[in-house]
Amino acid sequence: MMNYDSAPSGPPDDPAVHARGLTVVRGPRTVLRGIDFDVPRGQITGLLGPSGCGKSTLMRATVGTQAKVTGTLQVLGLPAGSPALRSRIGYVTQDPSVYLDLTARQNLDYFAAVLLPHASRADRHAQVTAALADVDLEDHADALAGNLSGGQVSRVSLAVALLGTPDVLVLDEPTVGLDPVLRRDLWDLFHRIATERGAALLISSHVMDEAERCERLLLMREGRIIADDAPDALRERTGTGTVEEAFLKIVDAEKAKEALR
Ligand SMILES: Nc1ncnc2c1ncn2[C@@H]1O[C@H](COP(=O)(O)OP(=O)(O)OP(=O)(O)O)[C@@H](O)[C@H]1O
Repeated sequence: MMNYDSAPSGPPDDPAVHARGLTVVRGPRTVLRGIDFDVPRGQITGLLGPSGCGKSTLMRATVGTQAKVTGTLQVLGLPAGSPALRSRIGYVTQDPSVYLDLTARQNLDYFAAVLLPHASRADRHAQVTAALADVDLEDHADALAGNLSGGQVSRVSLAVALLGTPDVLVLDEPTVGLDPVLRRDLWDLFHRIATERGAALLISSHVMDEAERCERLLLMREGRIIADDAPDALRERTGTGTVEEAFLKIVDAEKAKEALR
């Protein structure tokens, strides 16, 4: 997990993430194949696509934890992985990184001390309390993480990423295993973070109804971006009623094109 401090980088109108010709090789496979995309500030960009298409790899490259990355990849005006970005990005992986032998609050206290070393004790305490409230975990703040449910542990991990108000939040399937009410509340939180704090959110999901909640969607297939548009525009230009139908139609069109080659 990585978090924020202060001081914006790059002109405010520039996208938070800017990729051109982004290519990633993992083992013997070229997992991302020269892709172009931008992630605007103040919006939620959804990253959708079948299992294994490269969503997590794209996210890892964005936060600077992926090897063998070529092409252009800038985050807040700096090359991805720059040390100056570590404190500006909140990243939640699919495997929650929390200490199971600490309580939820102790986990947050620990990460606040590591991530916000210059904040006062009172400020860190306030940030921890706010992050616990953001993810609706106040009632479980003093429970050992090892005794929490899977969804609750995921929320501790998300709360860590929220400490300090990051400029860029990269969330890899943050709502897996959560009930519909919690999912709705978290999406409301994501929208508040985007609109009130001006942060850029890049969120991957398998759940197509969540795609409707994003301002923009990147649809991926086999290491390529096959569509980059707003949900309305996607539905309109494919003549479909849902993003899921639009996605399937675009995939079928891609397959038909491949068959002709
Ligand atoms: N360490 C690795 N070595 C070689 N190939 C890998 C490695 N990790 C992942 N891959 C391959 O890279 C491709 C993309 O994986 P990635 O995890 O980015 O997909 P994903 O879209 O996030 O999938 P999911 O939705 O299932 O999480 C997959 O084909 C996967 O098998």
